[in-house]
Parts: sequence; structure tokens; C-alpha cells
Amino acid sequence: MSSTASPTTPATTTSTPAPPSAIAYARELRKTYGDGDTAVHALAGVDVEFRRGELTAIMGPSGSGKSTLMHCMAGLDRPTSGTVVVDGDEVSRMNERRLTKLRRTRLGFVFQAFNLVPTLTALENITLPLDIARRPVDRAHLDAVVAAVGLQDRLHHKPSELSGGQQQRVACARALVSRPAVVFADEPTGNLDSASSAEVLGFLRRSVTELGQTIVMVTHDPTAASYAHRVLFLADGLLVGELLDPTPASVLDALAAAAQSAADRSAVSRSTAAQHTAAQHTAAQHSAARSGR
Ligand SMILES: Nc1ncnc2c1ncn2[C@@H]1O[C@H](COP(=O)(O)OP(=O)(O)OP(=O)(O)O)[C@@H](O)[C@H]1O
Repeated sequence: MSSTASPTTPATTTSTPAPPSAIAYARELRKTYGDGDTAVHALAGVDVEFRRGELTAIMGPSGSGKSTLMHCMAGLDRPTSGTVVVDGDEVSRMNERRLTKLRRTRLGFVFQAFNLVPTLTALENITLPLDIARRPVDRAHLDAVVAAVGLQDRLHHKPSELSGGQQQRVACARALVSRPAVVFADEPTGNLDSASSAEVLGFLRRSVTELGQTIVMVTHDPTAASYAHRVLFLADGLLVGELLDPTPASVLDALAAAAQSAADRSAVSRSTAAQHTAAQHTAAQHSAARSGR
């Protein structure tokens, strides 16, 4: 695989319509926690598209807004302003009841903690979302998902009888069994050793290429990101770069470029603030001199 895009490809502008290949997108997305001097701009105006049938990774330094972006896209958190559209519906305008329905019927989730029900078997955990939504199990799709995760001979085991990697594969199968429009995975390999991570990531990639799934994955790990079709880089709540067909080495290079771009922006804003303070100081001196006259 080779890098085909600059790590600093600019984000699309607000006026850009979403291409038909986008299953989910956000426009001018902002999320501010707190207010006044203590306000944190977790998302500072993000325009982003997630393409149908692709595995997209989101990377960036700690605190850059990755989880906030994923949570706003998935209706787990409400943006302060801006638009989020998933599978043709405007998530940012939905009430709680519609958000719950969206999450239950059209989205899948995989978290760092596997979140399996300990008293249920692997198979019962996998079909749980369908059982809760009182939807029938599509046997052929279930078989395809189970085969893809390679858990055929573990289906009747409880989570405590499975390895961490096997438990996360159950969680992935559970996210995929209802054929969601998008699966959101937040650090899915954060609790796994490298061999188990490779199994889970291999499965996530195959579920995209073989089952046509769309996956958005937040990760800190360049190797995990190299399983994606595309990597997006966030810094200070802004989208600062994009990489296609990543490799671990090209991801590391792009991360360094993103960190440098964030440092440059921060230096510019410090310098602007210093100029502003100096101008205020000069104006105050002039004013004092005038009133002393
Ligand atoms: N509920 C909250 N209240 C106040 N500030 C918050 C809240 N959630 C997130 N933040 C702040 O928003 C910013 C972005 O947080 P976010 O968790 O999205 O970053 P991240 O890139 O996912 O970080 P990490 O890689 O460490 O998980 C951070 O400065 C964080 O402290």
C-alpha cells in the first residue's frame, strides 16, 4: 500500500455538498464545553465526509476532539452548532426518541471495553440488538458474520470462557449483525495484545471489503490505522489532514505533520494575542498621557 494524498489535504468547505458516496457527513460542526474563559472548543468547525463501504480511521493527539467527533456523528452527544447527517437523516435535529431508534436500528458500536453481557453466550450476545429491537435474525447474514469473525466453534461459550480478542470479535459481530448503515468503533484494539488486535482489525477490514460495511474507527495506533482505506487527522478540534491507503510509516509521518501544523497555528495565535495585548497597552498609555495633559 502506498500513500496517495498529502497529509495536509485541506478539509472541504461548508458550501461543498456531500458526494453521493458519503453515508455520513458533518458541516461546520462545533462542540463547546463550558463557557467564558473556561470554554473548551472540542470541535471548532469540522467539515467531514465518511464514504460508504470504506473503513475510515480518525487520529490525532489526546484532546484533539476524536471522541467528540465520533459521539456527535453517532448521536451520542449533541453538537453546539452545525449539521450531522447519517444515512440521509439529520442527526443533529433529532429528539431523544429518534436518536435512540437511530442508534438501535441503523448504527453499530464497538468500544474499547467489550461490553458483553456476561451471563449470555457469544451467540446470544451477537443477536442481542436484534432481540431488543424485536427484529428477526437473518440467518444467512448471521452465518456470514460468524464465519468472518471465525467464532463458529465458540458460539456457545460465555464471555469469561473467551480470550480478549475473541470477546472483541463477538462485540464486532454484534455491531454488524443488524446490517447497520455505519459502525462506530472507539479504540477497538485499545485493550488487546498485538496478535488479537491483528485478528480484530483484519475482521473489521474484511467486513468492509467482503460484507460492504462502512466503519469509522478512532485509534491512537498507526498500525491499526493502516488497516483503514483512509485516515483523517484532527488537531485542536479541526480536521488538519487526510491520508489514503495508509501504511504504519506514512501514518507516523502524517501524524508528525499534523502535530507541526497544530504547533504552527498555536504559535500564530500566541503571536496575534501578544500583538493584541501590546496594542491594548499602547492605547492605554496614549489614553493615560492624554488625560494627564
Ligand atoms: N464532558 C466534557 N466536559 C468538558 N470538556 C470535555 C468533555 N468531553 C471532552 N472534553 C474536552 O474536549 C476536548 C476534546 O476531547 P475528546 O475526548 O474528544 O478528545 P480525544 O481526541 O478523543 O482525546 P483522547 O485521545 O485523549 O481520548 C478535550 O480538551 C477534553 O478535555
